[in-house]
Amino acid sequence: MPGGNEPRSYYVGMDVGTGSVRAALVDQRGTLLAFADQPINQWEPQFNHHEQSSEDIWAACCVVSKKVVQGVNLHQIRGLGFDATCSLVVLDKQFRPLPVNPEGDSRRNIIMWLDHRAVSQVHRINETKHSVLQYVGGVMSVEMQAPKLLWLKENLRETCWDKAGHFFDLPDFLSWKATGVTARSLCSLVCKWTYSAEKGWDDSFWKMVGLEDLVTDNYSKIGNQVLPPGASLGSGLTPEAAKDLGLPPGIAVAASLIDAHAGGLGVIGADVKGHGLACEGQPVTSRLAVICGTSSCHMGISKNPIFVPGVWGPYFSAMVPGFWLNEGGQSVTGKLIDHMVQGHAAFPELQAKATARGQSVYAYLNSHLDLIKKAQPVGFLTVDLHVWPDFHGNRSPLADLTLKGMVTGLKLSQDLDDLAILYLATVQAIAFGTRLIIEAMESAGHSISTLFLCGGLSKNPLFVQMHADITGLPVVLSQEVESVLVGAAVLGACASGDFASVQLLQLTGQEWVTVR
Ligand SMILES: Nc1ncnc2c1ncn2[C@@H]1O[C@H](COP(=O)(O)OP(=O)(O)O)[C@@H](O)[C@H]1O
Ligand SMILES: O=C(CO)[C@H](O)[C@H](O)COP(=O)(O)O
Repeated sequence: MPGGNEPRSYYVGMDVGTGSVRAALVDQRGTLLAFADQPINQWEPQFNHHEQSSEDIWAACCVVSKKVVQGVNLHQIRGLGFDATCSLVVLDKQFRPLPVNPEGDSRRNIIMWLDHRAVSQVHRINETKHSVLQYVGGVMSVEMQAPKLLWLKENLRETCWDKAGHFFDLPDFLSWKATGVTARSLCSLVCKWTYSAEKGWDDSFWKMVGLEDLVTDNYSKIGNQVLPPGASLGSGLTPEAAKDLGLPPGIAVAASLIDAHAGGLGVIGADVKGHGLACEGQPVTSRLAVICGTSSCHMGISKNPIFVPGVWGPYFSAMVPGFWLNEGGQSVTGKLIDHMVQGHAAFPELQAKATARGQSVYAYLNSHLDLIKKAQPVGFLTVDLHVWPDFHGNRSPLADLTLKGMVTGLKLSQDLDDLAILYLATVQAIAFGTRLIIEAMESAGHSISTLFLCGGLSKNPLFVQMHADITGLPVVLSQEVESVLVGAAVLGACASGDFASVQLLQLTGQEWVTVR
C-alpha cells in the first residue's frame, strides 16, 4: 500500500475465526490503528458435530466494528472487507436461519468447518472419482460443503432442506448481510464448493452425488453470481447494516476471502529486504504462508497449476489474483495443543501458577521447559515421548479422516514436568506435520525456501522455533500479528477503488522479524 502524505483513508477489516470475531482499522499504508475482538458461541451437541449461529456472529461483528471506529472521522472510512472460516450457513427463502440439527434449534444454523458429521456422504462422493476431485488433492474433505449439503438433504429433509432458500459460505454470508447482494466470492466457491474459475459449475458433479436440486434455477441457492475477492459489491453498505456496524452507509464492501486466504494475502508479499533471507529476490512462489490458529493452513502459490496428492487445490486466483494456490492443512493445531494441555492432570496446577505470574499458560509452559531442559536444547526433552497429531483425522497430505492421535512414552507420573514435555511433544508433532506437507508439495513441483507465519499460534515462540528447527526453513513473522485482519482490510481498500487490485502486500512500513 503506498505511503506518502495523502490525507488518511481508513479501511475496516473483519476476521471471523473459530473462537472469536476480530476487527481492525487500517490506514492506506497497511498500518493497523485499532483492534477489537469478541468471543462467539460454539455448540458441540454430539461428537463431531460443531455448530454456530449466524445471528450471534453478526452481533459480535457489530460490537467490534463500533469499537475500532470510535473517535474516527467516519467520512475517512473508505471500505470494508470480511474474511471468515469456511463454515456452512443455512437460511430459508426469506433469509431467516434454519436449524442444522435434529433438535430444530434454528439459532444453530451453521455447520462449522471442523464438523465431521458427513463421513458417509463424503465417502460416497469420493467413490464417484468425479473429475472435480482432482482440484481438491484427489480426495474431497469431509470439511468441505458438498458432503454437508448431502447430509442435510438426507437427515433434515423436512425441517431444513426443503425450507432452505440460501446456502452460504460464512465469508459470503457476511458480505451479503452487509450489502444485500447474494454474489459469492471466487475464493469460497473455488476452494470449498468445486466451482471452476474457468468453467463455472459442473452440473454432472451435483447430479452424480445426489444434489441435482441445487442445479435447478441456475444454482440460485448456492450462487450464480461470482466475483473475485476485493470486487465491490452492489451499492456498498446498506443503511441497515451501516447502523448495525456503526459505519457510514454506502462505503464499499468487498467480495470476501476465507480466513486462511486473507492471512496468506496479509503476509506472503512481505518486503523482507535486509534480513539475508533465501527468499529475498526470489519469486513469491518460494514462500509458504502458514496461518496457524485453531487449525493450520499451508498456502503455497504457483504460476502454473501443481497437482499435489492429498493437498487441496490447485485453485486459480483463490488467494492472489493470477496465481494457482495449493492449500495444505492440519485440522486441529491450536485446538490440539489446548486439548492436550487442558486435559492433563496437572492443568489446574499450571493454571494457578500461570495466573499467579500473570502469564498465559503457554508462556508459563515455555518458561518451565527452559527450566527443566538444563544444558541440552529444549527439543531433546521429548527423546522418549512422541505424539502423532491426527486426533481429528489427517487433512493433508494423507487426507484420511479416519486417522487418530497417538502418544507413546507415557509414565505413571502426571506432574507439571510431564505436562510441559507432553505440550512440547505436541508442538513438535504439529511441526513434523508441516514438514510432511512441505515434502509432499515439493515432490509435486513446489520449491519452498521460507515460511511466513501468522495466526494465534504465531504468538507462541516455542511453536515458531520448533517449526524453524524441524522444517529447517527460516520463519518470518510480522511485528503486526493481526496479518489476517490486514488481509481483510486490503479487500476493503481494493473495493473502495483506492487500489487497482488485491495486490501482494508490500508492508514496507512493517517490521518483520525472522527466526532461523
Ligand atoms: N498469545 C498466545 N500464545 C500462544 N498461543 C496462542 C496465543 N493466542 C492464541 N494462541 C493459540 O492460537 C489458537 C487460536 O488461534 P486464533 O488465530 O486466535 O483463532 P482462530 O482459530 O479462531 O482464528 C488457540 O487455540 C491457542 O492455542
Ligand atoms: O478450512 C479452512 C480454511 O481453508 C478453515 O476456515 C480453517 O481451517 C479454520 O481457521 P482457524 O483455524 O483460523 O479457525
